[in-house]
Amino acid sequence: MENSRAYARAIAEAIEQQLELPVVVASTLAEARELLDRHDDWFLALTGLVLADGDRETVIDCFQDRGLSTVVVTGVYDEDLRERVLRRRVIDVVLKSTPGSVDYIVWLVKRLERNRRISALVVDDSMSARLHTATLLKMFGYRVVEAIDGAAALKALESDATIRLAIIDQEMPGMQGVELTQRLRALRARDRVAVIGVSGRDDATLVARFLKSGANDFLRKPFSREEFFCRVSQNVDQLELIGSLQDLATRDFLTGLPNRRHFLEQAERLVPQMRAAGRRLAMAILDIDHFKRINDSWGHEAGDHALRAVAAALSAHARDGDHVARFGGEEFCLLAPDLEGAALLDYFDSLRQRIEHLVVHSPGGELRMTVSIGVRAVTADDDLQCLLAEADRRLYLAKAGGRNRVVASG
Ligand SMILES: Nc1nc2c(ncn2[C@@H]2O[C@H](COP(=O)(O)OP(=O)(O)OP(=O)(O)O)[C@@H](O)[C@H]2O)c(=O)[nH]1
Repeated sequence: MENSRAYARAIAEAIEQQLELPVVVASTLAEARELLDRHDDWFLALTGLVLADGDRETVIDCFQDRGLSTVVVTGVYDEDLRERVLRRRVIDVVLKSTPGSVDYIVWLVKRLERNRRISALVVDDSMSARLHTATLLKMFGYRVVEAIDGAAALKALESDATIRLAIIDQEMPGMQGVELTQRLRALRARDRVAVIGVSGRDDATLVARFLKSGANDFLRKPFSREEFFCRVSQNVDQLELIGSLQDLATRDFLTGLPNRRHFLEQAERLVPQMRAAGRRLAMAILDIDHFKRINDSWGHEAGDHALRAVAAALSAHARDGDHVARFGGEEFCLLAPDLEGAALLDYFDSLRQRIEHLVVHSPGGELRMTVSIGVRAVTADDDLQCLLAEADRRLYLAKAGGRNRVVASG
């Protein structure tokens, strides 16, 4: 809600384009109320304070009475006003004239939207401190899990994979915050959970002890809401950045499947483990037939659609414990444990049929394709290179034998 249509448009466009979230603009309080009454699934209100039909308090009430998260965007810098507004459970006050204010707002909206899928663990034996931190985190959109001591915190972490952030108080009976941080790190590495240590004690060594034990950051109590939000957001941003870098390094960009390098790293570990445990392991290499023709007659974009469709079929076919990857070009890989004899042939032939029946809707029309699959089931002396070479040799036999077939022996 904003009376300057130009500024409102700039924010709305930036959010819609960069975050793909729908934005509705109101320029008066009356319009905003009508919109709010029309749906009840609003996620966030961004509002100015100067409107033709309402004063500041009424503007804020309009959103807060409906329990809607609110960010104030104001043209006036006034420290007193800022303090008063922040006391009203407003998430943030952004000054329009600050350079980059639109970028900041887009970042803030993105952060708040993503927070809804992140759980934060609050560990503190003091109920009031726990409640305070939990309330702040909920205000920023996080799901919150509370633990009254270290043991309860470790239990929560073991059972809840959505926990990506832990706020840990130092002064707790039994296990103190630093020790809990060490034990937490044995369960979850730094790229999985961000830890922020908290303490009200004036202990010069504590910050270093927390950080050396694996904490990402430290906050001294009492902290302001703004400092808390900045620290928490920075740490969660970093975690997500590490996640996207890991994705870039391990995933194939076009299909989203693990890439060749990641697949080989996993296989390098898995093959000897399975052999030592006496379990069967099948390596399959799958290649789309005459893919060059698909590209040549339907266009490169249609070829990309086909690659994505095969990747999706492969993922859907894979069982728990199977590993799939795009090996490169139009070639895919599947490592499947515990298959032999007729069950093995059935498994790969049904994958072949699944792809044969795919209809890919591309800009040039509907296209179909087939695949050839070479399979090697592990024998006692096969190492990874052997498995791959044998699967590849059988793929060649499948191609030479007429394509659209599985070759698992010979
Ligand atoms: N669209 C698209 N094409 C790709 C991609 N990666 C590789 N290709 C193409 O895949 C084709 C592979 O062709 P070939 O290796 O000659 O084999 P083929 O036509 O599939 O024939 P056979 O394997 O003998 O059945 C080449 O034309 C590459 O340009 C990609 O990411 N997207």
